[in-house]
Amino acid sequence: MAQYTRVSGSVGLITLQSPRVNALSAAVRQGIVDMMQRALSEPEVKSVVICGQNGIFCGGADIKEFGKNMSGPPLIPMIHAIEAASKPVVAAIEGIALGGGLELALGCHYRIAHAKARVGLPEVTLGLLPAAGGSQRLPRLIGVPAALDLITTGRHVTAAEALKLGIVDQVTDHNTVNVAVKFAKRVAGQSLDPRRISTYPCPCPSDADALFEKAMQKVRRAARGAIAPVACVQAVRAAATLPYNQGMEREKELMATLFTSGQARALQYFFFAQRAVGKWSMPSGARWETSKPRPVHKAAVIGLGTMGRGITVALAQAGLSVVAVETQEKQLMEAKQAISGMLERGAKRSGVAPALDKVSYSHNIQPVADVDLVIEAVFEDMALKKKVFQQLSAVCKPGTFLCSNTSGLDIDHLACQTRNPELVVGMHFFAPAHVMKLLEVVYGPKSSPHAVATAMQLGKKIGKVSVAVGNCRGFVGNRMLKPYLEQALFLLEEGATPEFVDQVLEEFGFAMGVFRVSDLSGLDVGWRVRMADGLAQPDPTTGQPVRVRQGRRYSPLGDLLCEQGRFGQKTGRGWYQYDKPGSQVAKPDPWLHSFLDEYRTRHGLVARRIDHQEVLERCLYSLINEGFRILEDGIAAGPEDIDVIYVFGYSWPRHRGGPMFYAATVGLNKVLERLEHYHQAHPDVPSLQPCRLLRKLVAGGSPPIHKWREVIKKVHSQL
Ligand SMILES: CCC[C@H](O)CC(=O)SCCNC(=O)CCNC(=O)[C@H](O)C(C)(C)COP(=O)([O-])OP(=O)([O-])OC[C@H]1O[C@@H](n2cnc3c(N)ncnc32)[C@H](O)[C@@H]1OP(=O)([O-])[O-]
Repeated sequence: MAQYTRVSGSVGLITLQSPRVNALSAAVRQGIVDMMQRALSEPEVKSVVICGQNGIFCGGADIKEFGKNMSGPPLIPMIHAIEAASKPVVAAIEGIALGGGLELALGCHYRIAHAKARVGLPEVTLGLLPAAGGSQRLPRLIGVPAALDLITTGRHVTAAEALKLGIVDQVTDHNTVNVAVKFAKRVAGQSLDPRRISTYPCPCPSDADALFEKAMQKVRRAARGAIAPVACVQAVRAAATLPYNQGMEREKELMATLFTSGQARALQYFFFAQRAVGKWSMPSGARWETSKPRPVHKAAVIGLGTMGRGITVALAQAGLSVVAVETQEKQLMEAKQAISGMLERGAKRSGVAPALDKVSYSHNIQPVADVDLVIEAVFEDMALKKKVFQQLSAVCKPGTFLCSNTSGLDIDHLACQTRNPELVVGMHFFAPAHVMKLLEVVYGPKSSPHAVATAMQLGKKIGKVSVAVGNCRGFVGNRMLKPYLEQALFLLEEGATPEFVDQVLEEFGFAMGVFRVSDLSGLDVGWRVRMADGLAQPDPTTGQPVRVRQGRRYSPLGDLLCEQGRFGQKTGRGWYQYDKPGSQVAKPDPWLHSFLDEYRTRHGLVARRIDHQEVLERCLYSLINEGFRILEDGIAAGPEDIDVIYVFGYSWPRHRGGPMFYAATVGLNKVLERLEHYHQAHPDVPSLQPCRLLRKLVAGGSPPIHKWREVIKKVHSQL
């Protein structure tokens, strides 16, 4: 809807009204069309201001309407009519002008923004392009290079940057609508010809071909296989090379292809999935609306290794006071230097003062006595963590939340060490913790809803996407990773090479294949865990068959590499070879190929030809099957939680929506059928055995993903 009022005698004020972000729904578009007609027909009205209610200009097209039958007036003619109006139209931008919202503003003759407003064309993040003239007007207004940057990344820019780029005409600290009304009065009667952006020539640099070629390479590298960024470059190219009307035709054609693509569906699903994870629930029935977070002003981090340092930086950058504790004096000094450096570099990037004074350092635990929340980030060792939790429980003031950054250990065991187990939750960060967006908030059977709400709220405050998950080995992300890694190793045993497996996964859209990632994160990490679990047996004379553990197929390949000191990039050798330790350029390693040949011969394995399909299906479907088990076990509340974890924490290609969405796209019956096929061929691999929930969903006719929660509820109620 849109409301019309006459203000200051001669200004028609049109206010968009559609909670929460004044998206351009059919009703809002109809309102704008009607109110513009009214403003233009009233002789007393000399100029028009468009604004949005509740301090938000407009969040763009209404994404909830996508895929439904189109109703109401279309956006493009509506914006053209505004641009062609005989009276000046001023956009008063408060809060945000995004996507269609900015396109609407670009159709206006003037734009006034509040200093705290942000503008942008984020359509690419939804698998689309700015198709209400944004791809044609923005390059005409700010030039090709800047428009390419904004349109292909979808990044939001501040009002200050928007002013510098020329997107807005004025920035104000005062009431934006009042300023816009005054401005509108002042420009009433002036010629509008120089203000119609569609009539501008597109300023294009002389080396346009090279510029577009470079932009194309950049977007292809940044999001492998994603089609929207490519279409965005093509649309801007049309702006630079074609007259406006033809450019608009090209924009329309490109949009038509994107709009019906699976990628746009996946990205729009993912947009709502990110919002859905904030509305968390626990099996106890506790929910986000009814569980109040407690304020956290002061926090502590225990253990200043890589993770502890990143967490300290993330907290301090969000304005919290942090007590950073490391018991080894030398490590403490090194950590202090590293944290200060990270804070300084971060501050330089964002043009603010570094939050150095937010962090105080200590080599003992006493100063944490008065903090509101502690995040333990010591070495991944249960005995050590238990000791830390006992100490924290004794030292901290009553009510302090005690959190562990464990990546998979049992939260309940830690809670049992404390006087108040209800205050204990997991906060599983991903490395580097000040950069990676994901946070798994892990609740144990005793964790209180307040503790979960507080950790979720803190996650939001420090800029993370937080997902509440139940307590089990590896939680959601690492638990699902296990069968994926396992399949990759089995494929090597059966004849594949690391290069081939990685190539298939990278073609699917992962930035790096499984073996390149292992080399990057260090093979020794998993090796130590397997040793602690009694899985990696360096001595094969223990009587246990080398390729069997606990009655299941096991591949010792990773352990054998570690025994040779091949820990990945840091040692210059792993699944690949590197020029020197620390180098990042992975090269195929002839040593590894002959090692694999010898290994197969030793174990009577005959290498066979493995194709793309098998690599993808075995790696991905075993991971997806574990995802269904996680849903069945109630560890994740819905498929959205898993998908958000995988996209933000494990670089699952976003344009494929996440593993559970991908399964729905492929077809659950196909996933089930292929898992059955592979399980028949490998009966000693339990992770290939299709789980109950998957069978149930297929038996129920493979309902769409938004209906899975109903089936999950039924499965739980039958247990
Ligand atoms: C021809 C067409 C061409 C055109 O170029 C295409 C487009 O414009 S494509 C569009 C280009 N625009 C974009 O890509 C902008 C997408 N939006 C955003 O990036 C953020 O929502 C925003 C920054 C605006 C606010 O962040 P925040 O303050 O953290 O708040 P929040 O995120 O929690 O959202 C609050 C509620 O609003 C909902 N909702 C939001 N936007 C839309 C929408 N467009 N539609 C419908 N609903 C929308 C959201 O789901 C949530 O609902 P609920 O039921 O309460 O969960």
